[in-house]
Amino acid sequence: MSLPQPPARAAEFGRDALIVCDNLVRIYQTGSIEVQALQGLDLLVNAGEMIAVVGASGSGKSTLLSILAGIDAPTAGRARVGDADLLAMSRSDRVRYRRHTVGFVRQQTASNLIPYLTSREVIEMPMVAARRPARERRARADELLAALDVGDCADRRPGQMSGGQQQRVAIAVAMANQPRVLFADEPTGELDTTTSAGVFEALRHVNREFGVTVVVVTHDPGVSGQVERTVAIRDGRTSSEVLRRTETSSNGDTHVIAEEYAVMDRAGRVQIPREYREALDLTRRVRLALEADHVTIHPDPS
Ligand SMILES: Nc1ncnc2c1ncn2[C@@H]1O[C@H](COP(=O)(O)OP(=O)(O)OP(=O)(O)O)[C@@H](O)[C@H]1O
Repeated sequence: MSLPQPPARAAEFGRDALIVCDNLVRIYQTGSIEVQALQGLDLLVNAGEMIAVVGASGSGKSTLLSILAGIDAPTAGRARVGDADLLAMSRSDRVRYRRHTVGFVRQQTASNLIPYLTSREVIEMPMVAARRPARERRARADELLAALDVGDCADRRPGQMSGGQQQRVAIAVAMANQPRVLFADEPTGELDTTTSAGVFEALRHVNREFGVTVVVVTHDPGVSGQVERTVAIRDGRTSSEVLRRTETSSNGDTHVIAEEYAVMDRAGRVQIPREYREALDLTRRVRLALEADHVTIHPDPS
């Protein structure tokens, strides 16, 4: 059998992606204890995508988001968002990046807003920092309040709004300076199911309406099940991805098809799920065979 020929020179990893994490490492040092929160994580996100990031507690989700949002700095590897190289940014580049390129929504509704400012005032704040003229600030705040369905909250302070309304205003604040990417870390974590669905719909709306790329960390399977791509992180690495697409059958019914993929790192390593390993008693040594369009893995007969 003749094998397909590899391309003459491999293109740069993620050349066309908006977000690129290549072998990303983040080590926290507390006294003599070292924690490897990210252990060589690879991730690509295209412009305009909306993805969910899931994983057990401590798997590295918040660390990843903090790095991509320019809040934390990686220890090694490569992280790029648009033209911004997150390992090589100066302090002033970082301020500009956080002000213009990305927006961030946190889990705690209270920490996204300021108790003594009205929604309109807090949405205008990032635009004041970016020195936008008053008329433009007002028009953008009105546009966002309407798009997020909180027009009636323009003159209210956080204490006068529900949790769901506060998170919608928080999304408006994050969108104020027209960022390319919106990061949300468990944005529905403090909300009940119905309110969560509304906030998640608001994220989908800004993704569609304003074309902003959205990366949302969530524990909620109801939330992760509604995006086209869910990336799972395990032990500081991307372990699997679920891709979803909608198909219409001949009688006009639509249904969502979800397919799970294992993620292969750049050295070619793939993690085989435990249930597969146990089902076929795959242990230390397996036999690989290259077929015309796939690879098979067999248990070691000996
Ligand atoms: N500032 C820090 N100093 C020391 N260790 C940290 C720090 N931040 C995170 N860690 C550790 O890094 C690992 C990854 O943490 P991270 O918060 O990214 O996980 P997570 O997946 O977001 O968890 P959760 O779902 O519980 O929020 C954990 O072992 C955590 O204890």
